[in-house]
Amino acid sequence: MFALFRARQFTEAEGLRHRLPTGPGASLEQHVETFLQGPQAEGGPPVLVGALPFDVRAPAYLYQPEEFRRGSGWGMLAGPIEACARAFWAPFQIAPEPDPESYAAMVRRALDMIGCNRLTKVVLSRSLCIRAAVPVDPLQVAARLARDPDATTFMLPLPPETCGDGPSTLVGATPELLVSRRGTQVVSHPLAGSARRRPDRAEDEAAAQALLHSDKDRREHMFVVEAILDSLAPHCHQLGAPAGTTLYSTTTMWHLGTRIEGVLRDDAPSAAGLAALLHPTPAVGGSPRCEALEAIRALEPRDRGFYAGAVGWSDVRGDGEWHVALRCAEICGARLRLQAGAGIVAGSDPEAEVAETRAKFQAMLRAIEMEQAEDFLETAL
Ligand SMILES: C=C(O[C@@H]1C=C(C(=O)O)C=C[C@H]1O)C(=O)O
Repeated sequence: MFALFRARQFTEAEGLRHRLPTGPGASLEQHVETFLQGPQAEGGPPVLVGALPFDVRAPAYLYQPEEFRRGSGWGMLAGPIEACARAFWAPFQIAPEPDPESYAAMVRRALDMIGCNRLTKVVLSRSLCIRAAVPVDPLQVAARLARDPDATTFMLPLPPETCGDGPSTLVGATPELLVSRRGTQVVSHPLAGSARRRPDRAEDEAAAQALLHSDKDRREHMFVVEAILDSLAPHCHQLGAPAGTTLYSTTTMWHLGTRIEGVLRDDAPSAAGLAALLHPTPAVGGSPRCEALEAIRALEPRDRGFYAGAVGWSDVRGDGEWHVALRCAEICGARLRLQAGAGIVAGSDPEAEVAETRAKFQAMLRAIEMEQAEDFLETAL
């Protein structure tokens, strides 16, 4: 099952008719177009759903489903949402990977690279590996994540080769829109610069205002906005950010966000082409792109897989929508891997980046009822 859900609007797909063969020799946009206009796609919905991995050299996982529908309401989450009152699973093992001290050391190494002018921004991530007492149902997790109206909940199967122990699913609730295309209208809503939400209202407001006026966070944010404007400009008649940079909140985080809107030229790429063009933005990679990706490969202990990639759909008309795969977990039976990252620029504080990544785990931890482990999180994660 594939599902995107936000504020009582859903996009869902069932079944797998054909997996898109991707490979060298053509761009993702060409692969998508050739497939959707070719004989193989006939008889099924004219759309591909799936995910792009963080590492653009790794294969995308896109497929034509048996059924595709969009509509209002809870969609396939309706049943699980009603059932949410019942008891959940008890977790029994949780381990950070790398541990917080090693993550802080990674951040210090990134700051050294920034100090030598090898790069200006890099996003470093870490994981939490959880082993639950019983297999975790991704649909139940999605239903709990969907309570946040300011994030897009997503759930999709990962390629069969992802997990040796059986099927695995990527589930999350992302606040960040990589790109959407409807006819000639294009929208991207990048976020960068973050602060944890606080239970006390005055403290929460103070955290938001501090973020809005933080020089470090504004610099971190502008790398992303400029990269997206530069990539989209050659394909647009009109392009701008009418509301400028504003605060954006989810249930657990504040962010700086800029909604970018444009009108595409007639020969502009399709939604899949635009996603491939923009990804990875400096919100998840860094700046300059090549140097940042090299630093991520050198510093992070393991491949990101589909975390910080893109999740979405593209249709035969070129319309579609792609979200940055954040605040998510890869679920395989009773095992979960949560991943979260933070942007490092000159002036970043390693301990603050540990705390920011810890805060970004909260949405998923709440969805699997692990927020009661908060004391443990403060000391060990
Ligand atoms: C990398 C993540 O988030 C990204 C990084 C942000 C930041 O550095 O402030 C903010 C939002 C996202 O673009 C994540 O949630 O894992």
